[in-house]
Parts: sequence; C-alpha cells; structure tokens
Amino acid sequence: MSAQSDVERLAAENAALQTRIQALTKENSRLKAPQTSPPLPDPSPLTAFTQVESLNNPEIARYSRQLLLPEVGVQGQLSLRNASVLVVGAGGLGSPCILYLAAMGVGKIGVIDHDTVEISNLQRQVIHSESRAGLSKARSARLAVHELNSDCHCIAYDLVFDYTVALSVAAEYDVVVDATDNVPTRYLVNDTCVLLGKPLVSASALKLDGQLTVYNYAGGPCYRCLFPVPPPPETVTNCSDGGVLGVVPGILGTLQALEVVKILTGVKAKEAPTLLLFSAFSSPTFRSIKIRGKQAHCAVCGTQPTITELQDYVAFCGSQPTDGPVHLNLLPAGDRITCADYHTLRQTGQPHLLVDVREPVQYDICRLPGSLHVPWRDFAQRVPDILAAREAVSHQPIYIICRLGNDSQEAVLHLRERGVVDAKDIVGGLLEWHQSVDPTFPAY
Ligand SMILES: Nc1ncnc2c1ncn2[C@@H]1O[C@H](COP(=O)(O)OP(=O)(O)OP(=O)(O)O)[C@@H](O)[C@H]1O
Repeated sequence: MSAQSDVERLAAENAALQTRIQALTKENSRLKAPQTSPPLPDPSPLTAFTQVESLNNPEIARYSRQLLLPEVGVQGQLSLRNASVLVVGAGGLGSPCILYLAAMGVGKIGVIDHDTVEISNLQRQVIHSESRAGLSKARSARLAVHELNSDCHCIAYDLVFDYTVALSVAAEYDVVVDATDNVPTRYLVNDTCVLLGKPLVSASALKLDGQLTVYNYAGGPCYRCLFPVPPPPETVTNCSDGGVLGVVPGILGTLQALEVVKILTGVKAKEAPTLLLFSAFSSPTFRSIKIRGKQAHCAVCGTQPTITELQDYVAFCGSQPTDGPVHLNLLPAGDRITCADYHTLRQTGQPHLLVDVREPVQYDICRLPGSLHVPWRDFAQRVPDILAAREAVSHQPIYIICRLGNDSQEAVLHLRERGVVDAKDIVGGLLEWHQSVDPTFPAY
C-alpha cells in the first residue's frame, strides 16, 4: 500500500475509531478511576479545518489575555488560529507542547505516536492520565486537546513516523515539532522538513538536562548541518535507561511551543540561530549558544545535496528507533542462565555467588537477597572482591545480574578475560525476573 493511501486510510479510521475510543475510555475510567470521578468528555467528530479572516466573539473572549499583548494582538492570534503544527511524539516533550499549542489557539494540531500510555509515562507525560493507560498516546493526546480546547482541530496518527509516511503527513502542516527520543527519527524528521521546506522545532531531554534548536528556518542550518554524522549507538542513552526528572521535558516541551508561536507570529525570523542548553541543577540553568549557519556542503540542505529523498535511517544511524528495552546477545547460550533456572537453583539452595552490577541508585530501588553489589563501572577494579567473596562460598559458580541482562553479559566477558570461567549472566535481568518469576518483585 502506498504512503498516501496509508495516511488516507488512517484519517478515515480516525473518525470511525472515535466511538471505540469513547467506549474504551469510559471502560478505562470505570476500572481505574474512583467511582465518583466524572466521565471523560467525548471527542467531537472530525470536521474540516478551515482558515478564517477574523476572530469571532468567543475567540476574542477566550484569547483576550494574549490579544492584549502587542507582540501577539489580533494578527498574531489569527496566525495561530490559521496555522497547523505537526508534533512527532506525544511523550515527555510532546505532552506540554501539544497542550500549550492547543490552549493558545493553534487551529490544527497533528499528533503522531505509535506507542500506548503506560503508568511509568505519567511522571512527565502530563497530557495522558491514569484513566487512559493502555490507549494509543496519539489518541489520548487528542482526547486531552479536545477537553482543553474543543475548537482545536486535532488529528491523531497512531503510527510510526517513518520514511513511508513522513512526507505525506508532514506536508499537511506549517511547522513540525520533533518531540521524539531517538536518533534515526531525528534525522528522518530533519530530512523531511528540508525536503518539504518546513521549519523544525527540535528538542531533547534526558536526566536533568535538555536542549532546543529551531532548524531549517529563515535561512538557518538544518540538523545535519550541525550533526552530519550520527553518534555511535552505544553512546546514546534514553529515559528508560538514564532516567529523567519529570519537569525537564516539561520545560523543554513548553519552550518548543514558544518557538512555534515565535515562528507563526514572525518574531523568530529576526533571531540568529541558537542552541539553548538547559541544566536543571546547574547554575546558570539556561545557556544560549550561537550556532553556525547553513553549511554549503550539507548532504541534505547544501548547495549540491546528495540526499534528495528519504532514506533508511535505521541503517544510516546503526540503531533502531526502539522504545522498549534493548536486549543484547553478547554471550553464547551456554554462558547464560534463564531466570526460571536461576530461580530453581535458589529454591534448591545450591551454593553460588550472586553479583549485582547495577548502579547504586538502582540497587537501592530493589535487589535479590544475598547479592554482592559491584556496580559495572567499578567492576574491573573490584574483581578481587568478587574472587574473595567466591572463596567464602567454596569457589562455587558466579551468577551476574543487572536490570536488563546487558551489563551482566559484559561483566561475564570481563571475568572470562581475567581467567574466571564459571561465571554466567542471568538472561533478561531483574526485569525478566519480575515478568517470569516473581510479579511482586518491583519493575522499573
Ligand atoms: N518514529 C516515531 N514515530 C512516532 N512516535 C515516535 C517515534 N519515535 C519516538 N516516538 C515517540 O516519541 C515519544 C518520546 O517520548 P519519551 O521519550 O518521553 O517517551 P517514552 O518512549 O514513552 O519513554 P520511556 O523510555 O520512559 O518509555 C514516545 O511516546 C515515542 O513513542
């Protein structure tokens, strides 16, 4: 099926699925919310987005606090009202961005996200709610937008923004916001915007830090001008591995909404391109760095571009745009033990040494009783401690555990190099332990 017909099918489905979403949403709130909570509002059916020449009285009343600003005024508000913005990703960054765009009166907002709402998202993805856990994030965002501002024409694309749909979806919008969390999508969104001539408001947030830049706007650089080569996959961390303070993407996503407003009202065109850096626990909290302009030799926006159509971004970046945990396979099966087998071994009381190689902050969250804690980053120096502990259990085998079963494999490989042959890693780590052995063991 072609990309275009895929998008058309989705638009049709969007309307048809509203009834289903309503039923699911009501069922969800019945199951999860206190019985006293009011039912969620129903989304209105899709109507065509039309531009207007003047604001009506309800709009004047609704946006009066913005209309009073000379920097916005009637013309600025009309620019928002007649504009369309595509937000790629309805997660930590997308949540506040979409909400503020809708609240401020952007006429049409497209939300594209293939993921579903999880409880662990709610610490920062404030557009979603407990009652919508399990729903598509795009549709959940649409429901929230409708609750906030029913005049906003919000389209939910419950799919992956990939090279098959990128051009046809983004072509429908004036500005694109990259609120995703992975490198392949970042290059894809950039190239899409360059090929379509759309401004791109891009941000990222991780741990306590974030950054924001507007690309491909007013003769400024594109993402590839600054980052022609993707980073090595092993150097990239995501929120589920590194953590993130809820308010950090909240601030960056809100600033993305601000940049959109500045683009739509024309203010942004007068500014030099900058990279805004945010660091929550540092001083100064914000720093703005002037960035180099458009690069003549840029592969996509330069004078002789070599990229003239979308390409395979997973191959280009050498990494998957995955949301779930990444499970590496560094060891042969014989050097690994499944959680189920390790569970049996514990139950039958076979002597062994269990080494937990997670960071202290993770070890504090939960641990299996009787483990020796040796964080992976200190592992090389602490091999003597491990060998000494093993002596105490009469040289019995060593089993190594971590959160996902990746660092534990690295640790086994390291022990092999140091001549320790009877060490195995526990496949899938503590997350798998929670899933297949003990559902009461905490998952994080
Ligand atoms: N190519 C893509 N197409 C559509 N949505 C995307 C794409 N890449 C990333 N996203 C979405 O962007 C959002 C990024 O937000 P964020 O990192 O806060 O969320 P998350 O992936 O839910 O986090 P966690 O790692 O905690 O599960 C996610 O909802 C993700 O599904």
